Amino acid sequence: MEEDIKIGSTHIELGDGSDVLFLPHFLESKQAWQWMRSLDQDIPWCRPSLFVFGRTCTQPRETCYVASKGLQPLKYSGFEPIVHSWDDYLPLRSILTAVHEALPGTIFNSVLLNRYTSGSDYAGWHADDEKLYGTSPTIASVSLGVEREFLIRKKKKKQFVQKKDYKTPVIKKECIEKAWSAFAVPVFQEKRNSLRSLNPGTKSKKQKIQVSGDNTAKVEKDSYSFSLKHGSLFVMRGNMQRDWEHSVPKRMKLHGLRINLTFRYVLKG
Ligand SMILES: O=C(O)CCC(=O)C(=O)O
Ligand SMILES: [Fe+2]
Repeated sequence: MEEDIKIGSTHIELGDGSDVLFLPHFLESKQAWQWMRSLDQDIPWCRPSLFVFGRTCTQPRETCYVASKGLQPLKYSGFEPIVHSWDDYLPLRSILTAVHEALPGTIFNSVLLNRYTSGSDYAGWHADDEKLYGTSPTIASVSLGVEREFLIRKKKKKQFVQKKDYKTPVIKKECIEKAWSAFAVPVFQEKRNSLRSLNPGTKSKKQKIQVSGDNTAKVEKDSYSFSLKHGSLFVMRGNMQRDWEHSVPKRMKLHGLRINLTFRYVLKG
């Protein structure tokens, strides 16, 4: 693994067994642009019809699914994507190898690709909590192209029962400066109402974090915003899919293509 992929990295413990890891310089930029061009041209992108809350709608981004053979089938919102082969899209193998090297101990056997043609394409609030991923999946997300905002927020209480041993999230010292100055913008409780109905253009304000004597920063935030830049790697781990949800909001004024790859481990069929 190249040592400089760790520069500016951020690790945030969110409490109750959830954490995120962000490596903004995961892929070398020029190489990442080449892979993006190749995927843009070669992948058989489609914009499927979904069945959500009793209505049929078109998925607000293009997609494609690549997975190893013999896995449980992926189905979401009434849609079962065709399973394509790793062998047909060479950059996927190279990126998968880089992800495995950066995250020792992980094994991914599928990747869901998303293509956002402009800021009007988006991903609504959801958790990747389908049964085929097991109870506490690690999901590794590689971003190519135009930088987009990625939001995470804790699910509403009725959606999960918080355990009694919940601890206030603690951020490690070495992550604090980078996290709060550049990437992770905590959104305070009083901002939640506006975040719940995020409209294009809504921004969260940067906030100061109090650093205590033991060099840890204590936060009690339940929403964060990250800027996923070209060549970055964002990892969700532990109970994230059970307790948190995430989204890529619309940004109507934004132009330019973004391709995102989420690597996942699917249980065998
Ligand atoms: O595009 C992204 O960054 C996230 C995509 C996502 O959440 C998903 O594919 O489940
Ligand atoms: Fe997701």
